[in-house]
Amino acid sequence: MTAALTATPAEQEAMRRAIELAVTQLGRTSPNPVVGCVLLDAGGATVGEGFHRGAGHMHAEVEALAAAGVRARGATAVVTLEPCAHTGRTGPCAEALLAAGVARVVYAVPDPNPGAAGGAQLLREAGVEVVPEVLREEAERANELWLTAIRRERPCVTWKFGGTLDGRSAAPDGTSRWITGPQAREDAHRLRATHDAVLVGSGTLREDDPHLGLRHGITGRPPLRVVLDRRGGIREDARVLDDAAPTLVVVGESAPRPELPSGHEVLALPEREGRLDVGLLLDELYGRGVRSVLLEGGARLAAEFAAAGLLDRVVAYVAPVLLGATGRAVLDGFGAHTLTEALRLRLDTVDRLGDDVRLVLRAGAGGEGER
Ligand SMILES: Nc1nc(O)c(N)c(N[C@@H]2O[C@H](COP(=O)(O)O)[C@@H](O)[C@H]2O)n1
Repeated sequence: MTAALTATPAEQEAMRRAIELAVTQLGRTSPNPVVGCVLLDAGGATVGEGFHRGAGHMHAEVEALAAAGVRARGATAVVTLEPCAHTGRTGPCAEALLAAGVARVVYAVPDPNPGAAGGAQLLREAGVEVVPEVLREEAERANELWLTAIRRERPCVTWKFGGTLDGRSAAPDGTSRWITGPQAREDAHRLRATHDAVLVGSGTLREDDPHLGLRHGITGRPPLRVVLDRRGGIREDARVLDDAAPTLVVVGESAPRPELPSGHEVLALPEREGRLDVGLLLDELYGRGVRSVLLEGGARLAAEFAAAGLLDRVVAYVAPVLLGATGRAVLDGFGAHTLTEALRLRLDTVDRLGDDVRLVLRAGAGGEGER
């Protein structure tokens, strides 16, 4: 009995492949997760593979079943997320696996979406062997943005910055091009492509006139561009108002509503003590299907999310450069008075990119399944 609850080496290998398939779709599936599935026959050979391509498309299991055809009978399904039990935009995967005659199901992460969970139970009750939590940590990592969003019921927020070794993002005259090298800058574009929305504050909008689209030959679904423009002063010729992607311009309730070219939208939010409420903004974005937000500037915007306890991850590109105390701080407006008030992060990965170092860190209380 216990042996049936342990994945075989072939199933573990298949799970690695399923994770690989899932991550090819990062940034393309929201509001849905990335999911991969591999079907193995009794001898451990792959008879079908599938991955989820986005809301309204087949779930990974159904795509793998379609690829396997009659070879799915008696097979083992290896899937990165618990098969769903619900009828949403498509039918329940657990039922599809049963109908195809799958004998065993190995999955990595229980589905935290209460509306869709329950597939494992349904399969067990129908006599299918079910092996849960195989390579769960790796699969959690692949789906981290979506899992964090579903567990916290708001988009997962990542703060990305490039800075000097002494925590500066620009010299006092505003010059900042370039602190980090080309590899780090290209990597930051890849990071952007995996998020549903990119967000900048009014200072960055005014000073940098950012475009926030995908460059460096990086393809995919361009993220929604979100700019905080509390006073409604966005310029008509701002680069974010081109047609590369939609832009949401967020103004204060009492501000004039700017006229925008078609394809873009104004959202008015209440203000509190002269600031837009970033918690309300996240609720609004979640309601629109946004599951991940990348904070791209500036220092005060990041501080606001940090102070509100709304930072989930930090991706820091640190250059071997010193600007000293006159440089502009990467974080401005959030300050601990004593060490116990410091925001402590957990280091996840460290990678060298040319002469720079990329640090990926996690913040916030660990929820179920989080490392
Ligand atoms: N097991 C599984 N495989 C997939 O490929 C999936 N996309 C999901 N998604 C789960 O179902 C919900 C979305 O379903 P619909 O788009 O309504 O059909 C999603 O929230 C996950 O819980 N699961």
